[in-house]
Amino acid sequence: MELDQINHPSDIKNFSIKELEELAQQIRGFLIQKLSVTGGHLAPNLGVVELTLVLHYLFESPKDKLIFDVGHQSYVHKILTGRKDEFDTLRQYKGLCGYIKRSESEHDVWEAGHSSTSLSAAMGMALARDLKGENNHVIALIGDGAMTGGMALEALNHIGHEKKKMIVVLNDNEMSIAPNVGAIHNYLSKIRADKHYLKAKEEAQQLLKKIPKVGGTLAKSVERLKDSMKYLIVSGVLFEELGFNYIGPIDGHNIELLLQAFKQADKIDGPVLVHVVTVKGKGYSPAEIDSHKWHGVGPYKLESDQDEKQKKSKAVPSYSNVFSNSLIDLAKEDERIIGITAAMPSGTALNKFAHHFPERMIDVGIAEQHATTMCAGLADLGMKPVFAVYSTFLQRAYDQLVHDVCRQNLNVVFAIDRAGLVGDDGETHQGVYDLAYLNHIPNIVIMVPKDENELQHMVKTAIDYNEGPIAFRYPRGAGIGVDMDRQKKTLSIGSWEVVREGNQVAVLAVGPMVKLAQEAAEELAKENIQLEVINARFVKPLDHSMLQDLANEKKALITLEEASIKGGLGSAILEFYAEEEIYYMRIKQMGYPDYFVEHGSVKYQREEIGLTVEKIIENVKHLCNQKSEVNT
Ligand SMILES: Cc1ncc(C[n+]2csc(CCOP(=O)(O)OP(=O)(O)O)c2C)c(N)n1
Ligand SMILES: CC(=O)[C@@H](O)[C@H](O)COP(=O)(O)O
Ligand SMILES: [Mg+2]
Repeated sequence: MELDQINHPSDIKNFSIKELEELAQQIRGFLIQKLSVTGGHLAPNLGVVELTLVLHYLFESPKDKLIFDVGHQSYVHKILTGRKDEFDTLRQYKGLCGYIKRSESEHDVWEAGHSSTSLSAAMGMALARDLKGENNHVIALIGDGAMTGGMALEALNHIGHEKKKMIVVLNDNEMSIAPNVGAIHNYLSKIRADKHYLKAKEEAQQLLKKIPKVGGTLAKSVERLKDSMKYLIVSGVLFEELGFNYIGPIDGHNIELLLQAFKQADKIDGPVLVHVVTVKGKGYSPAEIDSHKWHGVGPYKLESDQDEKQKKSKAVPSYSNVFSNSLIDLAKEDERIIGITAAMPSGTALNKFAHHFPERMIDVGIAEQHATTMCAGLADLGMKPVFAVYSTFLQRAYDQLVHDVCRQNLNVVFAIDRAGLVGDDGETHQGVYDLAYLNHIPNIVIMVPKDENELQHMVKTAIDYNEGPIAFRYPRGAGIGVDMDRQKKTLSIGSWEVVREGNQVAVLAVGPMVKLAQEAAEELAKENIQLEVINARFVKPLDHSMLQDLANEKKALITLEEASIKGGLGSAILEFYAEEEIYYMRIKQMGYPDYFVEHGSVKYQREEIGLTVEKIIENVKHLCNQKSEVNT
């Protein structure tokens, strides 16, 4: 049967192993071709083709709950559950989501995007099943990278305690986005290195046969046997000790072995961990060779027609690269500086820092909570830890921010990347809550650069600041193309910048919104409306004197931020005037709304929520007209 005849998992239930293998190849070709146009998480999905096929072949989704950790590797699942014809819209506005999405299918039973939640969800579903007296399977598919996340370890601990029937599929491809790190990774490597495993097994069997009845060699033999037995049971002993039945390691591309393993797992009444070894990017050699680069990609030329060298355009540097290059410059003069990442070395560009200072860059795995408190420890003893982390992933470390860093007022620097709308990754990755979740915590300074040049000054400002925690947030992707000052400078904490003088109405903007406000001001000037534009580059502390001046001038204000309206810059300004008992100020807030904005281009997302030049102009005119009404 051809792929285009597959529209539901039931369509493959009577397949032979050979037919499943053929279908796997068709799915691989489909993914490679489709994603060459749309982009997406190619390598992760090529690695789980056979695994996903077998899970849908053996189990009855959606009655049996198939839970994908992160969900970036759920494209095969989507192909098998009736959505293959939507792949031309993958990760596009109003198109197919790149992660599990309940609204798309009854087979999508658990949404994610953030790592390491699958085991906790599985525990909940298994408990609910048993309490309701139902008998469905609960199967969680978690990668070796996601297994380094604290939540996963908390769940393992509890699952082993409850001993409810469930299957944890550990998809071990030795990769997080970058090569995986950590003691569990090292442990898995030992198991994966099957040469030891098989050799030890054979050795133990030989020894058992040859144990001499008496004599001196007995002690030696027993000694060697003990060592071998250690190897023999090394596979899975960690999980066995935690209360799981361990099956593996299984070749994750061998359908026959996978079927055997899961049939065996199905018979066990309790938690089972099936350790599956896969190749990230399997079946597409560029992705197999460099699965780090091919973890998440934009559109690409297929291998067959990649004859001409990809021309490197002289692009505007990304904010991430400006951050990392600035940190490298400063670290040359300041040995206190340590770069920390939670499994995102390339996304944050700290891999460049690591190239210069290999011993001063620490990748903790997918462990943002641990990273934050580890930074507190580093700062406590006089180091200058710089935690580069996506806004959305720093949400994981809220208590550590409050309890360990800010309350103790420790000199930790937070380089908050992907702040604002992120585009194709959608609502689970929008970096829009950092201003809100930081603003109310005492002791922290929050900065937002208007462009890549001001970012380099904020990196220096943060390193030079030793009064406690300090954060700066910057967007995904390229800067706006301004010239870079040759010298980095230290900004005065709490100082805003008037970018354009005006009257009647002032817009207080942060980050890339400053440029948007300037564009609106230029349009309004054509109608002789002079919009004042202020770069409110410190969200905490606010520039109180400038806010007082604006009140004295009785200007109407617009606050403009690519961050949640609730709790962001605008909220802080409203609170300021309330605290000062200045009640007459007219303030219009513009920002991210009180709902989740789904995947699509940043352009479409900004249009959806009204972060546009047109909307700014509309609001300015409204305030001008309103003002004239108020004065009459
Ligand atoms: C809390 C959190 N931190 C970081 C990420 C970014 N991230 C997405 S996928 C991934 C690696 C996952 O590795 P693994 O679970 O092994 O899956 P694979 O891609 O190897 O299939 C990371 C770090 C995330 N999604 N969530
Ligand atoms: C699945 C996941 O969370 C990451 O792969 C994320 O998509 C990376 O985002 P960037 O592409 O912005 O680095
Ligand atoms: Mg992995």
